[in-house]
Amino acid sequence: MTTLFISDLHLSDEHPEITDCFLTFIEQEAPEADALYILGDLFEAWIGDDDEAPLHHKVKTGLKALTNKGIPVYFIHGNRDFLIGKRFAKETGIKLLPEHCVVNLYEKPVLIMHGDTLCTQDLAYQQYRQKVHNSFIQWLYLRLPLGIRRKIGERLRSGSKSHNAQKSQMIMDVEQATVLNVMADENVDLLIHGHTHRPDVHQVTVNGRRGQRIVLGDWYEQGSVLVVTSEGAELQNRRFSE
Ligand SMILES: O=C(CCCCNC(=O)Nc1ccc(S(=O)(=O)N2CCN(c3cc(Cl)cc(C(F)(F)F)c3)CC2)cc1)NO
Ligand SMILES: [Mn+2]
Repeated sequence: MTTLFISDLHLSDEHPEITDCFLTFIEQEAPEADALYILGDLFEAWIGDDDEAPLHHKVKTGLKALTNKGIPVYFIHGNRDFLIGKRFAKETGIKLLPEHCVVNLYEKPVLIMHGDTLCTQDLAYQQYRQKVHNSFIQWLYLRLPLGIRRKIGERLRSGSKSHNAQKSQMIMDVEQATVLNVMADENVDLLIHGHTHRPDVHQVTVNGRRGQRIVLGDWYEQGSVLVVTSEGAELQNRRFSE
């Protein structure tokens, strides 16, 4: 009885070692789980479900094979792959969740999210996020020819540092007050998120009750999986194959 959580793989053609580790994980480990939650930034970039790159085909095939085995796979958008949509969900059998979602994990309510909405001190990012999450802007962008969308994507990505440069110090950490507010609002003792690339289990006190905030790790140097059972949760690493 285990539920698995991953995020921040940032899959791209530049890092086949991460893609290989992920495909091994969904072929060999995830089929034994009760469910798999992917909490955003599965891909380094996503300019629309109609972008049929070989990497996307590989990942979609792997996810479809997993959901075809009856393993539920849930996805919350990250700041990079926020345009993953219904077509991707249909092709893979995954279920798209809203940006903040309370799930029942072994009789315990757990708040899950990508984590970028917790970085409330990063005003520039929050302003950008508001714009690109506007449904009209998304409708307009997705109607552009793929080549134009690709160019805009490349320009935006070169602005927000290269893969390696965007180490954890490049991404602001969460604001504690925001964490406590959102956990109190949702009345949960457990929050699981990614995005900051600072994997850890933090003890927090919410409404006078002891709680935890668990941060998932990125997959830049090794796989990072949170394994949750009815007994508890453990952050584990998965080595890349040589
Ligand atoms: O965490 C932090 C900061 C962390 C870093 C935040 N930066 C970050 O996420 N960058 C980023 C994310 C995705 C991509 S992309 O290539 O996948 N792609 C670009 C074009 N996208 C677009 C969509 C729409 Cl609707 C509308 C437009 C518009 F209007 F510009 F044309 C563009 C779709 C997505 C490129 C860069 N602070 O706390
Ligand atoms: Mn992120």
